[in-house]
Amino acid sequence: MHIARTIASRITATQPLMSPADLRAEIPLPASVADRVEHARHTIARVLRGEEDRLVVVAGPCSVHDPVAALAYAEKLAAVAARFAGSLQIVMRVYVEKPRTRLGWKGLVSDPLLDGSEDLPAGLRAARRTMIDVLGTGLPVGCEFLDPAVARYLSDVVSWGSVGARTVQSQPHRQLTSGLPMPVGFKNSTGGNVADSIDAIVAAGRGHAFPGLSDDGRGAVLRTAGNPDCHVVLRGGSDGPNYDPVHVARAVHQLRAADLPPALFVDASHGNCGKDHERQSKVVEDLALRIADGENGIAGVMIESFLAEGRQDLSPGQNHRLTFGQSVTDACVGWERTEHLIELLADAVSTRRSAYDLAMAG
Ligand SMILES: O=C[C@H](O)[C@H](O)COP(=O)(O)O
Ligand SMILES: C=C(OP(=O)(O)O)C(=O)O
Repeated sequence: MHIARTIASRITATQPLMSPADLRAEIPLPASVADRVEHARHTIARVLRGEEDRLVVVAGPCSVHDPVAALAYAEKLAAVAARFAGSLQIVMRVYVEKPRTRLGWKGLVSDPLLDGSEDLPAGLRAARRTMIDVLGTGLPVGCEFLDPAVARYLSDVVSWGSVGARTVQSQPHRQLTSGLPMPVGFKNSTGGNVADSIDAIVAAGRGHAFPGLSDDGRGAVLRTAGNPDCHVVLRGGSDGPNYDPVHVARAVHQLRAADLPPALFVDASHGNCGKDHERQSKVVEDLALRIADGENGIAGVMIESFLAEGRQDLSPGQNHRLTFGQSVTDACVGWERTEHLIELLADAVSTRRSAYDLAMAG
């Protein structure tokens, strides 16, 4: 009697949820694409260690709200990825969980019908199916890991992960990352602090023991090995952008001082574009010039991009009127602009490679 009153007073309902193993059995990762997941993980890790001169490009919508539009985008991006495979390792952003500053739609996993019905089992199914469909186009998948429990349902299909600016200081996220099987980027915090990401990389690099979910969906102590493939993602902050050469050099110096590989990703969106999608182009153009010039440290670039540029508001009851392929969270660059920016980055890598080859030959 006392127990019921003191424990459950603010939990209004509980609902059964399939286990991670059940979801994997229901929506298995086809053997034909499992190699793709692994191969991209290795490539990204090699780029971060400086063992490959390609550049990683993580491109895609701020969030997936319509799996059909996400797949239409994936088909276009896969063609571009194949075209520039010699210079770029392209990964598609398939972001199915959204961290909110205050309130708002929390992503496909939380609310797949976009109407506040919060059908999480359907959301997990839709997210996993979408990721596997994207893999089927030839692209590896990247996402933000937000809820540690959700990661247990999806991480086997993901090649690159992110811990976001709002959770980089969170111990549960660092512990989660220590057991993830792919390279993970820690964003700088929303205030612009890069030291938080470096603390996170060090913490996630070690093994931990923490409470979590077993494969069969029961409470379990998870013991992890530590993740050696973590890195910083410079995304700008409330103190301004941080993609310029001085901020990059300072972050690389901080990495070296912590005995970490001197390589990071730059996010052209968020604090680096002041959430103005058009300014992402300026950021990428600037990065491309600097990469072509041989600037060290930049291993990857993130672009928030979708079929249609800009963004739109969700409006429950009116969602059938949404513009196809346009973001319902942060504004994105449109498809044509995306293709152009990716081409600039591929050219930059080729220029850098030719200059290096020439220097070696001379
Ligand atoms: O990447 C997306 C957003 O920047 C992030 O989810 C925060 O969004 P909000 O400030 O609109 O809640
Ligand atoms: C939420 C995101 O980024 P950040 O954590 O940098 O705000 C994102 O990349 O979708």
